Amino acid sequence: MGGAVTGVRKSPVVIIGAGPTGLTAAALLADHGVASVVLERWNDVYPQPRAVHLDDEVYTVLDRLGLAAEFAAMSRPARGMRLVTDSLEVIAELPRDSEIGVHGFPAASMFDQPELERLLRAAVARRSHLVSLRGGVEVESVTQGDDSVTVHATDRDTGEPVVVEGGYVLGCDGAGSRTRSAIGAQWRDLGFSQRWLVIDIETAVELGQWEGVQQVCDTRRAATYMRIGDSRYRWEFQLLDGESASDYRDLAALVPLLRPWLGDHDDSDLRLIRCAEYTFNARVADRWRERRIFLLGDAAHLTPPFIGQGMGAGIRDAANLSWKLAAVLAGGVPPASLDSYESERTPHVVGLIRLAVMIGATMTGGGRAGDTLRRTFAPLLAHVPAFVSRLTDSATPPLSQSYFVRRVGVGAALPRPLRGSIGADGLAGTLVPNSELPSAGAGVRGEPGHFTLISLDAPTDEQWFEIARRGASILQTEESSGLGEWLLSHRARAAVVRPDGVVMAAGTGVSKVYTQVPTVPRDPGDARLGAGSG
Ligand SMILES: O=C(O)CCc1cccc(O)c1
Repeated sequence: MGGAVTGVRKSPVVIIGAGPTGLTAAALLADHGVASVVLERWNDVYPQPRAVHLDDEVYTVLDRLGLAAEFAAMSRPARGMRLVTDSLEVIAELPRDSEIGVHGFPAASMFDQPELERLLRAAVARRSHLVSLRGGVEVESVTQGDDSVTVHATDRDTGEPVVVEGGYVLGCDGAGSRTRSAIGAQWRDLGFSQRWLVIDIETAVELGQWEGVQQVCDTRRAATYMRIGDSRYRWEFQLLDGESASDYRDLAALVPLLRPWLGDHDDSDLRLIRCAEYTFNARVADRWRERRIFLLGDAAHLTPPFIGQGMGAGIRDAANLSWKLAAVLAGGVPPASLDSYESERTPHVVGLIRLAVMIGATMTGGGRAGDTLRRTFAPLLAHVPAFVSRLTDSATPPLSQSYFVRRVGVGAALPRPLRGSIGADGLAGTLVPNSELPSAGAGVRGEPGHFTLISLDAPTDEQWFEIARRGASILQTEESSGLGEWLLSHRARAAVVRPDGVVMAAGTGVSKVYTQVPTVPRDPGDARLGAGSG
């Protein structure tokens, strides 16, 4: 550690980690008028590719940040997932129905993580009046007082101490999170740990493979193949006992593994971008919050990558928490409402991790007998609707009753409804489709970014005044619009939609739901350090 502390910087929110989760949180908070300081170990975007996939729900978050067009230009829609044999014969196919889903974007998109991070950094830079990104600092400790949290860090070049005091701290600092240690959270193991080799390759060669993810089910060595971009490919191979990445230092050593996809091409057509060993784990932190400190992304959960939902989970965390934090800082809702972050996000994250573990077990489990069983039973999986919809529709499941999900007209203890079931009330906790709004102009979509009352009927003057007083918008739409049809198909005529697109309450008319809109000033303006009590 270097010299004396020269000054303590203060900020309503301190974000530790400038990966996709931390950058998204910073940009979304800024859009709610909340300033943050982001502390990051590296000066620039971490150059190695890691995540490669996101779904249409996560895409809508990028859209809300104004990044949809740029992301479209750097990504590649994928056609779904196939379970295949070691000779790439198809055992089962889980297709993506069409390129464009209910949220207006491809249901599965492949991309290069450093490119996405550059996009997010640019989005943060456009919000530099509210976000200060400080790279090249190593966080040493995170300590919580009554009204604030102090983060002690060190400048990695000069050794100088860097101290930032925040009203809240978001630990987006990855699997080895110091923030997680600081709040004493422990991992809960969800029963999966395997060593894999992850290989990224650039080549102009057209491999002529199906444009989706291939999961090679082979108990001798399971593998994954996917195309990431025009000239970019990712392979993953299970490592055998006694093997490590050092056995696969160069293309010559890798080509025998890649051979089933390469046909006659040799390694002179390929450029190895990286080859690294990863241990794929399935874990969730036993708590995600300690008063003013929150865990997001890999700091809170780890998944094997077999359904491509790791990075998206962190972006979903940021989307869930950022507007709630802004609302608390603005004094609109009590700090206790922030408990809904963990209670809403945990079931979704755990559900997706379990699904990834199941795919991993399908690829690797059962020994040689497993290979035979798989050939027999895996094709049937593609005909089990619950399995297919769970996998091809990694959608946020209906969130159960919480501070920000209210089932009106029924008792508070309603059991979790089946998706899309039982009329208006079944909408609460689901995501609003990100439909185009013809009346608002081409390309304008329903995802609001702030509380919105969507209605088929005009509110009365009194209702209109009250909704506006509470800081929400009103969106009146026609029965024939996408949103109109969505409401009517659930026997609803009005819904209160949260800033993250989740339906807070729905009912047969404005009068049934408008009082559920919380009072959240649109622009917290002077959201002060430590507003609200922990
Ligand atoms: O959901 C899809 O269609 C793709 C799933 C996927 C994405 C990335 C890696 C992976 O192993 C599966």
